[in-house]
Parts: sequence; structure tokens; C-alpha cells
Amino acid sequence: MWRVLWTLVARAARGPRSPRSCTRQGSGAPAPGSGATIFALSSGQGRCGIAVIRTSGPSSGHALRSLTAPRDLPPARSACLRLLSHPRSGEPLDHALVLWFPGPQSFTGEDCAEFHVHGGPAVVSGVLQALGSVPGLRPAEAGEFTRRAFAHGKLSLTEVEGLADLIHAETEAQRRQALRQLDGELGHLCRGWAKTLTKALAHVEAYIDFGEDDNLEEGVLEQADSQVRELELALSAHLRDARRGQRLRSGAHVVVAGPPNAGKSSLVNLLSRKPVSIVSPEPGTTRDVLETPVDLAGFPALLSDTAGLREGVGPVEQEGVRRARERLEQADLILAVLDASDLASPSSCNFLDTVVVRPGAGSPRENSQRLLLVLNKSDLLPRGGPDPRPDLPPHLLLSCLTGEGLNGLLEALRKELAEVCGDPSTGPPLLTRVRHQHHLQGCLDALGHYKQTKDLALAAEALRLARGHLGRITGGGGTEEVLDIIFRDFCVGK
Ligand SMILES: Nc1nc2c(ncn2[C@@H]2O[C@H](COP(=O)(O)OP(=O)(O)OP(=O)(O)O)[C@@H](O)[C@H]2O)c(=O)[nH]1
Repeated sequence: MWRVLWTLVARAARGPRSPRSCTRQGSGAPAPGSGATIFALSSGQGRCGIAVIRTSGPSSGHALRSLTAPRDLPPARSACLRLLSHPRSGEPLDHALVLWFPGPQSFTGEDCAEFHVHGGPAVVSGVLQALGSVPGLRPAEAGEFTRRAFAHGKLSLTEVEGLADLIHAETEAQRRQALRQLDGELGHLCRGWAKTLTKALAHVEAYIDFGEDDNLEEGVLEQADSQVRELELALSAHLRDARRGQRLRSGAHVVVAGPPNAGKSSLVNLLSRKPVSIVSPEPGTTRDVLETPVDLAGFPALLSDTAGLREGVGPVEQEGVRRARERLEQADLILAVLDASDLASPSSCNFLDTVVVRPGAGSPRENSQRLLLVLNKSDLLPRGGPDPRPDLPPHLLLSCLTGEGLNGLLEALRKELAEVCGDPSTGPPLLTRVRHQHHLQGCLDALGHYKQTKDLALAAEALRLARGHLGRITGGGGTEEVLDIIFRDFCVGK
């Protein structure tokens, strides 16, 4: 029995009948134009202490020897000081550290060389020109180094995405999430799921091929069913993550709302540490929605200042109020700001009723949205006096004028945003892209078909389809169409 099953597991893993394979693209899949040796500045543009120029491809060793004196290759993966000069004119260019990474033990899997030169623009352009004069070398396209690493099986597609996110990470939380993905956590999870599917498929195929065979143990199909059920639960849990990983990549929508003159613009300026909005004692100063990207307690956010919500105003302010309500509907987190010294005014009461306390029909606030209530201008309350409205939902006292209460607000924001975006330091890795979600849903749908059909051949096909979806998350066959989109995110030299 076990020999039979083992053969079938191996066969299911190979997927002989599968139209698609779930293995990731390995060394057999050449990157576009991978015969050429490419070169590019891989560190940032502009004047700097050290600039790193690198090459990848079969002529890397030749390029290194052409530019350096002495002309022998340095030991693999050891930094050596060399004089660089132009291979044609012999003109000295710089004293540089050079490194030699013979493939396949390199970032791209090909022969690679690195030149760590002094970061002046003339040195950098001189070395780039010198490399361009070496036969067989050409400048790299955006993302071409990483694309070659993917093509040579050095990185899975999810790891490539993690690398792109790491390069673009602007906040601590984004960096953590990107690093986890680059370390292969999401890919590992998907490969684990794919392995479960392979086992289930092997069981189904065993039943198809040996159903009547005495050698086959009882309950083979039941085992496959229970594996599918377990997988369904795991996938559903991940799909329920409410797009937190994606929010962490793109930033949560945090909308500052409240009645006029409560100090909303003052708070936006305080949190963004720049004068985004005009602050004035005149109620109704902010008319339009003003957006600014900010790092809020380590999380990325798009902070929106909005017009004060009140009735009976002129047409321009009315339009501002309409836009504010519209923006409130899109918020992941609402920062509701009230003037602590003016809580009994009609506009404060109306805002509390419609947005904070009793959101319901006609309210711009969705019940699923998170809300932080801030009572601003606490400096106008008697010092050390009682809470002005203990009956209100949990709230924070703040003074934008003195900064008192700001640390408490930042801590509360950190907790709220960890709910909205997920905490990248703990828990399972999050789905960071729409395509992850799409393929996970596709996998789940295929498992649904598996459960519905009575035909075992169709059931096996549904499992192969489900496994194909998982494979495409990490970069299996059929992902060609997404590669251009993903690699477009990279800069030249990466
Ligand atoms: N005393 C005190 N005044 C504040 C505080 N925060 C803001 N203000 C003042 O309150 C007034 C209104 O502030 P804004 O930030 O423009 O208020 P807003 O809610 O954006 O106002 P609108 O544009 O009318 O909606 C200004 O004169 C601010 O200087 C605070 O913490 N304490």
C-alpha cells in the first residue's frame, strides 16, 4: 500500500496530467535577453561617499579584468583594492574595492562583479562609460538584476515582491512586512499548502487507479476530504485578513473629521510635522479635502484634513461638507476631533450623534470603521479638573497648542493602525497584493468544486487547478503576464 501511495505522491508532485505545474520557475527559464552582460549603478543617484556599480552575465569576469590592474580576478567574494582604468584609453578612473561573485553563488545566479567606487558623479559616469566600452556589455533595464535572480530560481515571485517592498518601505511596519516576505515566509506558507494538496491528489489518484485493489487501505478518499477541509479553513482565515497586508503597503486612510474650529487642521499639521493646512480662528477655514502621506507611529497613512461638519452654510462650504462626508465613508480610521471646551455647541452635539455615538442610517460612518475620539484644546479646561464628558465613548484629551496628550494619542494610533494594517512583527505572513488574494480565492473556489463533484476524475482536476493557483503566487507557470508589472516597480540597478 505505502509503495503505491508513495509512487502516487511522487507522480502527483510531478503533475503528469496537470496542464500547469506548481514548481517555481527555475534555471530553465531564461530572463529576457539573459545572454548579455548587464551593468548599472546600484546605489542611489547623486553625490555620495561610495557608489556601487555592478554587472551580471557571462562577461562579468572579462569586464572586471578589463578595468582593473592587476588584471587577475580577485578571490571569490573577497573585497580587493584595485586601480580602475578605461580599457581603451588606459586613463585612470579611481581606486576602488572590487568583488567577484562567480555564478551560481551570486544574487542573480550568473557571474557578477561589483565596483565600489568613490561616489562623485564624474567617477560614476567614467566607470559606467568604461564598462559600456567592453564588448558584450550593455546597460541594465529597470529591475533586470532581480528578474535574472527570479529566472535562475534564486528568488520566488513573493520574495521578489518582498524585495520591491523593502526598497520602497518608508515606515518601520512596512520594512518588517517586506523583510518577512523577502525571507520567504509567504512563499513557504503557500508551498506548505501546495504540499497538502499534492497529498490529497495522490489519495484521489490512488483511488482512481487502485480503487478495487486489495492493497489500498480503507478511507483513502476520506483522508483527501479531510486534508481539503483543513486547507479550506486555513485559506479562508487568510482571506478574512481584511486586506491588512495591502493596506500596510499602500497606507491606511486616516480621516480627521469634526465640527468647525475644533482644531482638525492643527492636528493634521502636528501629526505630519509640516504646515499642510491653514489654521485660523475663523470657523469654516478648511473647505476642501487636504491629503498628506505620513508615518503615524511607524505605520504608513494617508492623512486627510476635512471641512468642519455643520449645517446651514453657503454653497462653497456645503460642497466642502459633502466632500468631507464622502471621505469619511472611505476611511479606515476616523480621528474624530472635538473642542473640549465647546462640547455643548449644536455642531459638536450633531457630530457626536451622527458620527461618534450612534452611527446608523444617514451617518457617513460605517460600523466596521475604527474611530478614535479626541477632545482637543484641553489647555482651555481647568488644570487637573474632571473629565469634561465621562459619558462619552473612550476618548483622549489633547492640546495641539501645548502638545500635551500627543504621546498618548500616538500610542493609541499605533494600536488602531496595527488592527487596520496588521502587526507585521507577529502572526502569519499577510497577503500583500491583490494577486495573492485573487489566487487564494481561485484555490478556494477550486476546492469548492472538488467537494461538489461526484466524479473522481473531475475532483482530481479541481485539486490540480487549486494547486496551480497556489503555484502562481510563488511564481509557477502562467505568471508571465504579471512579471512585467512586478518588475516595473524596481529601479535600474536592482
Ligand atoms: N487653545 C487652543 N487652541 C487651539 C488648539 N488647537 C487649535 N486651536 C486653535 O483653534 C482654532 C481653529 O483651529 P483649526 O486647526 O483651524 O481648526 P479646524 O477644526 O481645522 O477648523 P475649520 O477649518 O473651521 O474646520 C485656531 O485658532 C487654532 O489656533 C488647542 O489645542 N488649544
